[in-house]
Amino acid sequence: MNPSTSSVKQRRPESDWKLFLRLVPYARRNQGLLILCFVLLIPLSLAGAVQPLIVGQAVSLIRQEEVWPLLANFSVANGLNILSGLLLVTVIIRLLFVGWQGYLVQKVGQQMTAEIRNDLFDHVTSLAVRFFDRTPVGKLITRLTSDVEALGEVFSTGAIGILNDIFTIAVIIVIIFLRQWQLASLLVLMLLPVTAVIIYFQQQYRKANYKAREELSVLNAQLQENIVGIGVVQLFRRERFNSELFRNTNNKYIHEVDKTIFHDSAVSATLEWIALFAIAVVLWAGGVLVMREELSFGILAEFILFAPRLFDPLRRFAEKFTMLQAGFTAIERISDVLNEPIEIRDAVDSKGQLAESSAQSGEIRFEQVWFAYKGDEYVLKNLDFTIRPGEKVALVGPTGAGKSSIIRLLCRLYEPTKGRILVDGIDIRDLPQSELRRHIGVILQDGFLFAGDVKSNISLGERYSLEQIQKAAQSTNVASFIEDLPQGYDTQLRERGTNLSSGQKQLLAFARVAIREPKILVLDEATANLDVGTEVLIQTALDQLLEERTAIIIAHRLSTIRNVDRILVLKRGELIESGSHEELLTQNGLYASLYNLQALGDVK
Ligand SMILES: Nc1ncnc2c1ncn2[C@@H]1O[C@H](COP(=O)(O)OP(=O)(O)OP(=O)(O)O)[C@@H](O)[C@H]1O
Repeated sequence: MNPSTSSVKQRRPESDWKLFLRLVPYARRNQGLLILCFVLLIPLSLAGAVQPLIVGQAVSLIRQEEVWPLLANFSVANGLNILSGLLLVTVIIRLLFVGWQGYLVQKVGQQMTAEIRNDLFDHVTSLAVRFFDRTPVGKLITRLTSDVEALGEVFSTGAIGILNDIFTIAVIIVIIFLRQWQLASLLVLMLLPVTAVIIYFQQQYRKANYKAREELSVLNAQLQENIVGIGVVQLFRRERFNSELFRNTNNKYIHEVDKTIFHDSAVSATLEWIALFAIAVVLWAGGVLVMREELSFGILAEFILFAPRLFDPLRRFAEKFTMLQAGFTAIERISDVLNEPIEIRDAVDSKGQLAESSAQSGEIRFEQVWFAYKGDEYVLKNLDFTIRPGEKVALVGPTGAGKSSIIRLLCRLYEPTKGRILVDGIDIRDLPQSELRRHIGVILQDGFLFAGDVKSNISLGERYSLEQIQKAAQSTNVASFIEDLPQGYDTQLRERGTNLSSGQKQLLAFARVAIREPKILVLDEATANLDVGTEVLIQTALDQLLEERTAIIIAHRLSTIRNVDRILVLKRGELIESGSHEELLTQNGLYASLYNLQALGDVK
């Protein structure tokens, strides 16, 4: 079985009622409009329900049967005129109110959907990186788009319509019982098995729909993976293989969708004939009563009109019910995301405050830090070191030794499993995340760029003037590169910056960090993508930038870190050597052998 579906099955403890309550806050925010929608239901349903009564009165009038006292004093012709007028009034009321109410319902629905979408976005962007490690992007996108859309549909076309139908059914039931209880009982008795059938099919529909949505997520995840990795897909000629995989998932999806269609159609089919059947039953039973002179023709006519009016809302109700079920599936899936705890939160009393920039020192201390991405597979073991203010420290070690993990912990993208990390003597868990990240500037090997222009990719939503941006670019020696772009600082960059080379992206990342003037700088293979000429240029700028700042540098090319104050050597998550370049060379340990190997390679 697909692991995603099995995990979903375990996670279905939330009852429909609880799911429904999730929507209450959104409904509350749109209270006014919602109440108006409900109020409009009253004239709508009443106008619909009295129409058969009016027609019944007309029949009674013609057949000289008992009529409303109101009509008793009029001639047949005048009585018919009054009844036609009344019928016209009900028709006009319905016409006017159906349009108005329909508009309002759509409006409220869209507003609530938009609010849910916003909340989901905020929540998703606050989740810890750990969540994204285990959640494919395509799945999240499905939830943020088509699930929210399905929910929107419930609001805009379904939910209030269902209330309308229930209300209409209730009004009709009351009226028919007041008119003739035997025929009324007969109709209501017929409602019961039909309702049972609907409930059965809708439950089946719900299950099928949940699975279909899961398959859609898998489909989207696959699609997203293939689009993002299109380069690798084509280079390794995986098109056919991946198409096959995609086709399989697509088939599974269609198979599940087929099931939903079957259950949906089953409900419609059941209800299709039931209204006609109800008329037949009323005619038969009513005919018997009329012959026994226990029922007037007028009332029989009313019941013949009431029968479809009772079952039609039920049919509409059932049709919407499938949509409502789809909506419940959507809320369930949206709640899954909204219930995902925000693992890394600011402490409630984030009293910790780093000193203002002039006074802060930029000291970093790891105290017996252990860390595992999952379970107890520790990738960092008992790290215990202090980086003094202004010190430049390099992290060195074989691939997978845990260098980047140290950075992720320092920036609090993950939290240590054991031990603690202090910046300027304050546990980073006690610092507001925004403050921590303002003090640490990170330059990664693969800088991510957002769709927008160069300026906004440097300022990243903060209010820096163009002068400040230009100054930051100059200070990191990247100004000339930016000015060479077609529109300079206004050049539009595409999502993920695919119109820039990796090296160019990295150059922008330097300006992005420099403008923030962080006290601590982290460079993770930051110059790896640059050509030698550019690297020298950047290195000079970097030396300036690093002055008076604490720095952690990760570099595989050991020649680039020879001048740092201290080198920490890691092996399988453990700190095994520490000292200056010369000291480590004389120790003749892992560093020395790595360095000598590289030197050998360079000589070649
Ligand atoms: N998101 C993750 N989930 C699970 N394990 C991870 C994750 N990221 C890294 N690891 C594991 O943690 C270990 C350390 O990874 P890390 O990226 O810190 O190494 P590194 O020293 O920076 O390597 P490199 O020099 O290749 O960049 C590796 O064994 C890796 O498999």
